[in-house]
Amino acid sequence: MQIYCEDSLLYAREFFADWGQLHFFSGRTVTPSQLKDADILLVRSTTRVDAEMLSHCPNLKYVGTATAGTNHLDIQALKSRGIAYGSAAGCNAIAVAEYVVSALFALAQTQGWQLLDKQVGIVGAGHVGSQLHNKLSALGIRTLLCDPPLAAQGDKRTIVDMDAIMACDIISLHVPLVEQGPYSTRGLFGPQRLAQLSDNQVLINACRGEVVDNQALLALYRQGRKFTTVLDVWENEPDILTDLLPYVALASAHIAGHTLEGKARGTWMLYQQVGELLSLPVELPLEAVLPDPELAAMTIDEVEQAQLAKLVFGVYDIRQDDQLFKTQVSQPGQFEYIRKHYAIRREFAALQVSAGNSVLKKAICGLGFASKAANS
Ligand SMILES: NC(=O)C1=CN([C@@H]2O[C@H](COP(=O)(O)OP(=O)(O)OC[C@H]3O[C@@H](n4cnc5c(N)ncnc54)[C@H](O)[C@@H]3O)[C@@H](O)[C@H]2O)C=CC1
Ligand SMILES: O=C(O)C(=O)[C@H](O)COP(=O)(O)O
Repeated sequence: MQIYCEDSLLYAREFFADWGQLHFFSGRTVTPSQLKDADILLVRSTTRVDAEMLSHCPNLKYVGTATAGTNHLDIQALKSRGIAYGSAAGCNAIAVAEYVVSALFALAQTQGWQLLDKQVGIVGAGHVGSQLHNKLSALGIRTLLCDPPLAAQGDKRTIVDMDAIMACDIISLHVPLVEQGPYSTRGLFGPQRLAQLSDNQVLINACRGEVVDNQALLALYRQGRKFTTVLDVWENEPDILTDLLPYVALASAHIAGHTLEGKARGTWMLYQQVGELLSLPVELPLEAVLPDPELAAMTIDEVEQAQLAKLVFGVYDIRQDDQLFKTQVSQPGQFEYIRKHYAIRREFAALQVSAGNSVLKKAICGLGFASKAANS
């Protein structure tokens, strides 16, 4: 079996090498003719799988993306060719939620906030939005969820509309890129909605760049608007609007989902899918490939913002990503380079925390850290 795999799939060899001959390619530069022998095609978000590409691959039985987003796959074309396909829904939801948590603690320090005074509006209450809601709720931070498609499907949670979201102190976007239809998200934050943001509001985009109109954002900043933005994703990646950089409080190279666990889980989910499709033995558990974390255990004795910030930054400090991005990304090729050479980042669960009492323990575990037994 010929398995063609984008070179950014973490642990592809460990999961797939026993099942066939593995061939690696580079996502942005791959040409359809390179994939002509593929039985199985495994990608991440940087490989576009469209009708033209599929027309060169007569043997294809399965296309899988080890990512949550699927907007780089032409689902119609896959269906009409009768090719099975799959994604890794939820694989990196913890990673993105922790990216946002780190952003909030970083902004709280620079802007002198108490996070408990803030209300966070979460747009998109799927895997990422729900993780974020759970983590913030564990700390007592108020959140609102907006997800009209889920509301229409009868989701039992309280779902608000965009007007309520626009009144929140912090707005965090976690929707897929949807091009058309009643729930289209392209330009969800276009010139009008962006202009409604007041100078003390925060907009976070860690979903897809095209959900926020970057030119409109730049125009508002150039007019002197002072609202805060955190951008992990950009329109037209990798050729992004670098003029925006000086105005963005925290900026990064589409790495919100790039924890070791998130990437490994994505590949492992495709391993499960291919195994099931082709009745192959699925024997390797995810834990078998993950290295032990090198993080020391930490202790906390109070639910106090500065102590919590130390824990969060001990695992992931978004300010380091921001600094690297802003100093390097304007040079040619650096957006992709930063992504490809991203440092190893673990999830909060990799850090064992000793908490002073049961209330604290609940908050810490709710945020995602592992709890260290008092006598160990
Ligand atoms: N920056 C990064 O590294 C990452 C980005 N992403 C992006 O984040 C998106 C969300 O990820 P998940 O939560 O895992 O996906 P998901 O599919 O579990 O959740 C998305 C939610 O958005 C809702 N939604 C769709 N249209 C909406 C609209 N117009 N208004 C409000 N809600 C709407 C859906 O009903 C769904 O509940 C992905 O599609 C992907 O594009 C995901 C992971 C990593
Ligand atoms: O899962 C998604 O959707 C993402 O955006 C990924 O975290 C980023 O995927 P790659 O660009 O690294 O394939």
